[in-house]
Amino acid sequence: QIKWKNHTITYRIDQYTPDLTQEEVDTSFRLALKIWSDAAPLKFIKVNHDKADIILSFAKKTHGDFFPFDGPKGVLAHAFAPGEDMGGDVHFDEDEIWTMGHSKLGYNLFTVAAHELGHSLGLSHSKDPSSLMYPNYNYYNGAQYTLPRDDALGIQALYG
Ligand SMILES: CC(C)C[C@H](C(=O)NO)C(=O)N[C@@H](CC(N)=O)C(=O)NCc1cccc(N)c1
Ligand SMILES: [Ca+2]
Ligand SMILES: [Zn+2]
Ligand SMILES: [Zn+2]
Repeated sequence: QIKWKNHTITYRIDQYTPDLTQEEVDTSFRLALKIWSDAAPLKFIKVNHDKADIILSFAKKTHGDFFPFDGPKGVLAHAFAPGEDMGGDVHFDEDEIWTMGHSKLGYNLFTVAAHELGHSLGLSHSKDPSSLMYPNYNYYNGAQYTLPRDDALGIQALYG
C-alpha cells in the first residue's frame, strides 16, 4: 500500500488563488486536513519555506506535470499518491471559480481539497456515492462536515 511512513506530515502552500483571500485558502486547507486527522492518527504541520511532503498550489492548463488542466469545469484538481518529490502534491485548476460557501457558480475549495487530500494520503476513488472519495463533486459545508463511513474505513485501513 502506498502511504506515508511517518504519521506527521508537512504541507506547504506555494500558490494562492485570486478568487479567495489567503486567510480563506489557509482555513479551507486546515479544515480539509482536520477531516482526515480526526479520523486517523495523523498530524499535519504547515511549513512556509522548508521541504514539505504535500505541496498545494493553483495552476492553469500546462503546469509542469503530465496532466495539464482543461479550463473551466471538467477536471477540478488532481493529487499525487504519497511519495518523494511530487508525491502527495495537490494542484487545483485555477480556471475554476473557487468559493468558500455554497455558490451555484463555483466550486467549494474545502470540499475539493478534502477529496484531493484523500488521494495525497493514499486513497483512490470509491464506488460509494455518499463517500468523499466518490469521483464526482458534491458540495459539503466544512463547518459541519463529518467524514462518511466509507472514507473513515479507508483511512483507518491505511493509518489506523
Ligand atoms: C480523473 C481525475 C483527474 C478527475 C479529478 C479527480 O478526481 N481528482 O481527484 C477531478 O477533478 N474530478 C472531478 C470530477 C467532476 N468534475 O465532477 C471532481 O469533482 N473531483 C473533486 C471532488 C470533490 C469533492 C468531492 C468529490 N467526490 C470529488
Ligand atoms: Ca477544469
Ligand atoms: Zn498538476
Ligand atoms: Zn479524485
